[in-house]
Amino acid sequence: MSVIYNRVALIGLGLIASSMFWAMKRRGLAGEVTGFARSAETRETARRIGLCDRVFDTAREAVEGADLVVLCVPVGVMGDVVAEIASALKPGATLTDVGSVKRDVIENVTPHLPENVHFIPGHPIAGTEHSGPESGFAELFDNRWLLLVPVEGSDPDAIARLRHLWEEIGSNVEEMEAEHHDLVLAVTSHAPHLIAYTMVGVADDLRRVTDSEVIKYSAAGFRDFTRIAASDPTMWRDVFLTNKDATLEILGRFTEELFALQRAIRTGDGEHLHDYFTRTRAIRRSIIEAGQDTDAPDFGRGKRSK
Ligand SMILES: NC(=O)C1=CN([C@@H]2O[C@H](COP(=O)(O)OP(=O)(O)OC[C@H]3O[C@@H](n4cnc5c(N)ncnc54)[C@H](O)[C@@H]3O)[C@@H](O)[C@H]2O)C=CC1
Ligand SMILES: O=C(O)C(=O)Cc1ccc(O)cc1
Repeated sequence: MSVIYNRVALIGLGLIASSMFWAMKRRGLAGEVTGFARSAETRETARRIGLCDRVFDTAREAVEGADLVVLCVPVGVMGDVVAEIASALKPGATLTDVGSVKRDVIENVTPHLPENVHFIPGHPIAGTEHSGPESGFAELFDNRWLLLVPVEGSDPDAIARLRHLWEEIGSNVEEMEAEHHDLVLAVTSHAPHLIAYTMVGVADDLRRVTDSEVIKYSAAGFRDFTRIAASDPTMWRDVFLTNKDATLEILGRFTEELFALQRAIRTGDGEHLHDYFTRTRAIRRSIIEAGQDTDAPDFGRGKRSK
């Protein structure tokens, strides 16, 4: 138990804020945690379940005197929230965020920043399809990546302290440049979410034709898509609108490959299909063999043919 920040303020009390709260409480990492949520209903729920030591009705009150302020709202409103709280921030405080997109957040937050506040953007690569104040749990960030995206001139001591907090929360921390972050996440998270949304939409259209068979006989692959496609609509709308360039770049490449596979199916080019699937299978295996997939079930490891 060691306090890293005397007072932490969480703005936006959903999945990520509530998980951070329970993770910090678990190890006594914050002296006091204050919170603000936009809707009265969320504030009421937070008070009822003991989420935050004190919940305020305005964001400005919540951040007053805070050594660390964490923005846990959808990426599209980060700039507006900072405009509102900027003059209430404590001199020398650290301001961070947990948004899934970094370049747009930096562009929208920076113009409102007071001189004496350290802004250090962040992104936990951990989440679920659930949202809201009751969806969080202390273990969410255990052994997950936390990417810090320091802006030019960030104070090294402030970065080290925030890194220490996330490590004590349970994450593995790495630093990354904003542009690179947005491209990597477009490949690993944003485009896959859009594909899942699309696939479930297609199946839903089909369901009207086949009278619920799609859902009734859905195999594991499709069930995984439905889990991802149940993610929060506001959050994901904002992700796509703010990481537009990188997402469109990846979707362009995806479409090209999809057309090539479509053509191979139409022309009966089994060699193309077999070569493609052999390549993708090797990627999955190399990830597991490098020990990088902590979620992977042990699919007969050791029994696998070479
Ligand atoms: N859900 C996930 O799996 C992950 C989400 N993130 C990022 O974390 C951030 C928060 O996401 P979640 O906690 O999942 O969302 P959530 O939907 O569970 O919570 C967001 C909260 O922000 C509030 N909010 C919305 N607009 C607001 C405004 N203008 N002012 C004040 N509060 C406002 C909402 O009412 C809600 O309480 C997002 O930026 C998201 O991109 C990052 C990693 C994973
Ligand atoms: O639930 C899932 O499959 C996720 O992909 C979670 C997630 C969602 C958004 C992020 O920015 C980071 C992680």
